[in-house]
Parts: sequence; C-alpha cells; structure tokens
Amino acid sequence: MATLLKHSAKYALSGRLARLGVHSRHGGLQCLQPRLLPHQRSASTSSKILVEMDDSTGIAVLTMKNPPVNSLSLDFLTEFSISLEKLELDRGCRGVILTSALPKIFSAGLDIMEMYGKSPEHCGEFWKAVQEMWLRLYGSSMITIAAINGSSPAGGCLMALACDYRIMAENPKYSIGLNETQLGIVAPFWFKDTLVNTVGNRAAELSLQLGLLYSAPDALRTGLVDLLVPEDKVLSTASQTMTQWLAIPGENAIGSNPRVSSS
Ligand SMILES: CCCCCCCCCCC/C=C/C(=O)SCCNC(=O)CCNC(=O)[C@H](O)C(C)(C)COP(=O)(O)OP(=O)(O)OC[C@H]1O[C@@H](n2cnc3c(N)ncnc32)[C@H](O)[C@@H]1OP(=O)(O)O
Repeated sequence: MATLLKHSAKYALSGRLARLGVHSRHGGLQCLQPRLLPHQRSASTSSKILVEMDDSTGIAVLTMKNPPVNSLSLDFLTEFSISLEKLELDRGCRGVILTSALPKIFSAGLDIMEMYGKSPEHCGEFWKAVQEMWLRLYGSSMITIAAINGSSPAGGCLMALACDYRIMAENPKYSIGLNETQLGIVAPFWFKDTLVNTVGNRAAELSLQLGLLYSAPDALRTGLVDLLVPEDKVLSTASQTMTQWLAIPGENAIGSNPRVSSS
C-alpha cells in the first residue's frame, strides 16, 4: 500500500485531467471515432465507453475510452457496468468483445487516485463498483472476448481474465499480469481465484507471489492469454473467434460456462 500511495502523487494530475478528458499524450482523444459498418444497427456512446452493436451477428464491441490509460475510476466503472447490463438485457446480443480505443494500453487497472485521500464512503462506493464490474463480466451469460491491444496490469488484467477468451497483440512492449505484490499490496482473493481458474494453482502462486508482469509470449505460455496475433488483427480475430463460439450448436458455448451454469 505504501508503494501504491507513493505512486499516487505522480498519478494525481493525470487522473484529474483524464476526468476532464483533456489528456491527449497517447493520442487518445483523436482515436475515439465510432467504427460503425453499414450493416450495423446501433452505436451508443457514453463519455468513457463506446458500444457498437451488430444486429446481424448479435456481437457487440465495447470499447474503453478513458484517456490517458483507461484507469478504472468510479465514473468509468459505473458506465462500464451500465453498458454491460444493457447488453445483458438485450436479447439480440449474444457476445461482447472488450477492447481499448487507446494506443498501447488496454487498461492500467484501478485508478490510483480513487484510493488516495478519499472518504470511507467514497472508498466503499469505489470498491463496490470494482466488484460489480467483475461480477457482471465474470458472471455474464453472453460470450465475452478480451481483445487486448495494449498493456494490462493489475485490475486491467482482472478485466481480461473475467472474459471467456483472451486475444493479445504480439507487441514486445506490452505486458499483462496481476502485479499487485510489486506495488506493495496483496491481490484480493477474488482476483486470485479468477487467476487460478485460468492458469491453475502453481502458475497462479508464482504469478501472485512475485507480482509478475508477462510479455505477450510469456502470457501465452502461462495460459494467461489464449492467442497472440499481430496488433492490427486483434479486433478482426476476436470477431472471427466470437463467430465460431456463437456457432456452437444449441448455444452450448454459453450454456456450458461453469461460472454461470449449475448443470
Ligand atoms: C478504495 C478501496 C480501498 C481498497 C484498498 C486496498 C487496495 C487493494 C487493491 C488491490 C487491487 C489493485 C488493483 C489495481 O489495479 S491497482 C493499480 C495498478 N496499476 C498500476 O500500477 C499501473 C501503473 N501504470 C503503469 O504501469 C503505466 O502507466 C502503464 C503501463 C499503464 C502505461 O505506461 P506509459 O508509459 O504508456 O504511461 P505513463 O506511465 O506515463 O502514464 C500515463 C499517465 O497515466 C497515469 N496513470 C497510469 N496508471 C494509472 C492508474 N492506475 N491510475 C491513475 N492514473 C494512472 C500516469 O500518472 C500518467 O500521468 P502523467 O502523464 O500525468 O504523468
């Protein structure tokens, strides 16, 4: 925690700027245009989330656009959960691809400024929003695929882990992992359980105790991600993979998800 708080001063200004939407160092604000194709039915956008729904396929792309690094602030998490809930209630939506509008970053994890110098009430609200995001994603009855087009430490990695399948850009500069230990904090048990369910006990032990951040090839070797593709193919591959999953007869790819099915 001490290390985390030490980092906070560095992150203070950017957090405020991000909330004001004025940070463009990563080119974030320039690349937030909707990518609607002619056959797509609708796009809805809140300030930090863009949802593009393709009615003909039942696939939605949920794009995070919270510059500079898609940190998980209370505002962001609230918008994220609302967007996911709307998709969950939309009977036409069968699959969601989660990706980032920002170059180089999928998500930097929890917004450090939300944990620094805030009232107990605010902290409670923030923590509840983090859990809500995880519950909605991990317990979703839709197929969820993370199209990881940038680095994704800590809470960003949790988001990816909460999806059914992870496709990562094979860029040597990107890393992913639950690195909380390196920040002087212990990953909550539900972060740990989500990792164990993905990579198994021994790999999770090493990963958590050492706070490892994996390069894309190491993440693939460990089983933290399922597939590496060139950066410009991440979204299209996610789309193709989703189509394959949705073609499983009787929607069994959804029905046999052990997290949401008791049978
Ligand atoms: C309230 C409840 C109480 C609970 C208390 C217990 C706490 C338990 C929590 C346990 C679980 C924790 C999970 C987490 O996710 S903690 C957050 C961990 N994340 C990080 O440490 C990421 C740190 N960031 C980075 O590694 C890099 O920034 C990154 C690789 C993402 C990008 O690198 P790049 O070089 O491209 O960019 P910069 O480092 O220059 O950063 C750009 C600006 O973004 C700001 N920034 C970065 N990360 C965060 C963040 N997580 N929150 C807020 N702001 C962030 C950074 O300050 C830069 O701003 P400036 O340009 O102004 O310097």
